[in-house]
Amino acid sequence: MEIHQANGQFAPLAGEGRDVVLSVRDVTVAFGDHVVLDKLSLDVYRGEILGFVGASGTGKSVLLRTVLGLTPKRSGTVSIFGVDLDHLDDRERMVVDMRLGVLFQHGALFSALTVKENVQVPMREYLDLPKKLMDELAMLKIELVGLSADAADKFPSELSGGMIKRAALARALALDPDIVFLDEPTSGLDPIGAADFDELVAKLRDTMGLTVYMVTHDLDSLFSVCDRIAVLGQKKVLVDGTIEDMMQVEDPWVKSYFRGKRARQIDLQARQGA
Ligand SMILES: Nc1ncnc2c1ncn2[C@@H]1O[C@H](COP(=O)(O)OP(=O)(O)OP(=O)(O)O)[C@@H](O)[C@H]1O
Repeated sequence: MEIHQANGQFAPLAGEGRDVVLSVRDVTVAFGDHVVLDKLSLDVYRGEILGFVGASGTGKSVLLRTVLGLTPKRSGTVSIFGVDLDHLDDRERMVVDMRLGVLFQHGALFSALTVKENVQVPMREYLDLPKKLMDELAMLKIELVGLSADAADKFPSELSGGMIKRAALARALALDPDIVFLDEPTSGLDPIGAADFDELVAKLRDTMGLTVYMVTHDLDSLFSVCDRIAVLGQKKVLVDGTIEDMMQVEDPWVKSYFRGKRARQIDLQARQGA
């Protein structure tokens, strides 16, 4: 696979000839007569961090849920690792699901379970492993996301917001997925916590070759770790490309988002830091 240097780290090139891990083709999703996505298409490439943005209520969560098979589509196809998800039986679907990790918007840890037990939920669901091995694997994931070993026996109510996000990420990584879906992972974190989380995501991509699909409103994340950005608008992917590409787009929402005052400040900081 070809690689180039992005954000000071090695990342695969976006574009033609790359390995597509997720392919959405002409997907339409509607609730009654409210069409949310209309013949939307999108490719996600192996090893990239894709930032998925769009105004509130445009359907980012609906698309994520559709890709995961949680919301039904009216038409179109969703293929993961080249396999059309509509053509899988339950066992085949389970094999695909095991290769996907998901961090939902509000962390969604089970409050009655400790961090370690939360991380073990997917292991219990999909694997049949002895307790000792599950404990060892959970501790590895907890360490991987930068939590200390003593966080393992804490309950979610005893954790800070940043620790909850990390614990939820550890759970998303429990089965060593190829692709992780992160729904607004830095929302609710202070800027330093958010930057640390972004750094962690980039590190995991670099060390594990993870593909990351990140729904986000966080301009810092888009500027600092995303290799490519896709913008949802008018019920489709309006535009996709690098952050530099986004700066050239004349669509009013894209323009105000990527060339507004806040974006200009972040861009300036990024250039000064480069
Ligand atoms: N189960 C549902 N039944 C009916 N309408 C729904 C359902 N789920 C989502 N919608 C509608 O679909 C549209 C898109 O919602 P969605 O949550 O995907 O937006 P979003 O882009 O993720 O927004 P935000 O950035 O605010 O999280 C909204 O109009 C929402 O009301």
